[in-house]
Amino acid sequence: MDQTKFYIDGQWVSPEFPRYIDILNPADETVCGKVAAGSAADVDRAVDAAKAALARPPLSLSERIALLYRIAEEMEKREEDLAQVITDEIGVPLWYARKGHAAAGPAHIRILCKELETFAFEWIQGDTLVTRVPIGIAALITPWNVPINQIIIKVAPALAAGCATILKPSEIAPGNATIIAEIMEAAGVPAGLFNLIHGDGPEVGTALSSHPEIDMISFTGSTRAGVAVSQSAAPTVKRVGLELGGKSANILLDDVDLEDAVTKGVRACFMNSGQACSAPTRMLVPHALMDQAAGIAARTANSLTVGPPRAEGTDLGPVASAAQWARIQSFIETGLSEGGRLVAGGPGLPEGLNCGAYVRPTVFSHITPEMTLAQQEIFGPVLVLIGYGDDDEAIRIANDTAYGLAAYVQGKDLARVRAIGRRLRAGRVLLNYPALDRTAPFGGFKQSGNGREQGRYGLEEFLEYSALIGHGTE
Ligand SMILES: NC(=O)c1ccc[n+]([C@@H]2O[C@H](COP(=O)([O-])OP(=O)(O)OC[C@H]3O[C@@H](n4cnc5c(N)ncnc54)[C@H](O)[C@@H]3O)[C@@H](O)[C@H]2O)c1
Repeated sequence: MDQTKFYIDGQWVSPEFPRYIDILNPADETVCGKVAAGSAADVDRAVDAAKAALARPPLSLSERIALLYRIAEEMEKREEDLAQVITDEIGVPLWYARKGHAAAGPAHIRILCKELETFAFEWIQGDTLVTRVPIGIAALITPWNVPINQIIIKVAPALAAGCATILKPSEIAPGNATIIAEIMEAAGVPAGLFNLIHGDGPEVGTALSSHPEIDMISFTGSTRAGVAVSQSAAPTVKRVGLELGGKSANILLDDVDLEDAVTKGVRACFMNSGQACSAPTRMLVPHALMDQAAGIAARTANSLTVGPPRAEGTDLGPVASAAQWARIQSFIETGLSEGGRLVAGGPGLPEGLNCGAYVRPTVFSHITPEMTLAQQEIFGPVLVLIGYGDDDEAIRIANDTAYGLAAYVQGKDLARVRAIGRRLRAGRVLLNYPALDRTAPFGGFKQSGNGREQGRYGLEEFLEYSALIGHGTE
């Protein structure tokens, strides 16, 4: 795959100033490719292409729906390529790269197409016509952890709204974005409506967020970078949609089937090697059940196989980079120094592995709410167990971090589970490990962000209201 070019105005073009970033395979620390790093000059080119595209007659709604279906079909044809590159670049086990990563894109697009069939883009209100029009040029900045999912839940609704897009994917996992650009080309996206520029945050990201002719930034990534994006976007008063970090609580009530709830909670926390923004990383258990829950959690963690992502039976591959590995190790050391009780895993490489960014599935019990491990996003396979007294205290602890992305409640008494769920300050509250719902809004409270993605909620992000007052009812 040639990643030395960008896709701008329907053409594969070289960067204005050649500069390249090595792509590292976290499983064996080898260089598995190189990607061009863009600059403000490339952003200007993409903005010009986007402006020209928006100046042409827009696609009708039915043309946009047909285009999205073609994109979904082209994505399905490239699913295996997408899965392979995800495994190389971020170390996700191949089975999960196929099922959890590559298959997500077409699924989101098909849901969006269904929503579009009934979505109201305009209506009469008294003497006024209220319309919902595309916001204009949308820059999309995405992370490496679930990269295909994050790209598609931005690109698809932006195109559905009628926007022109400029995508800057993560420089750590650029390959899937290059394939997605090939998919857009194969699906016949009109020139300039989808543009791809690779590069890093400080250079390309800042050029996008500060650009006066870009109308919106849709950003997914760390809270640190989300704040930087907001600051550099402020002088141009563009809309900024933020999907940021999380530290989601999983409340286990005292009537729960403990074996089942703890096992599922551990597995959910360690999915994608713990690199999921909405992972249930804080397990809240009644004090009286702490020792028992810790035993089950330790047993579950120890039963998981950490190994090469293409090996048969691997549950957890490496984390995405050496930097991420070092960060996680330092959190594990902090947990030990602050007095957390280590019941599984711990520092260093797992037994039998002597290179690669592999982390031992780690569980701390008897963590208290003010400890670092109870407050900060670790973004690796590290679960903490926190004890609580009654339901009110569980809710207080669950709500007591800077984040508010997701929360989970497990219990037999559905009325109690629901009542607790309503009191949790999180954008997604999952009751009794429900099935995946891609039509539900996805986004956070507090420092987890301010946007909503998926289905009709994602589409609304890319629309502006325009009121034609005095329009009349005809
Ligand atoms: N809420 C969500 O929907 C969601 C989903 C996935 C990941 N995340 C979060 O993403 C983070 C992990 O991803 P990451 O390590 O790639 O995050 P990151 O913030 O380091 O990078 C994300 C993207 O932002 C770019 N970037 C970095 N600094 C920038 C700047 N100053 N200006 C503009 N762009 C900049 C990067 O190049 C990358 O494309 C975690 O915190 C995770 O919780 C959130």
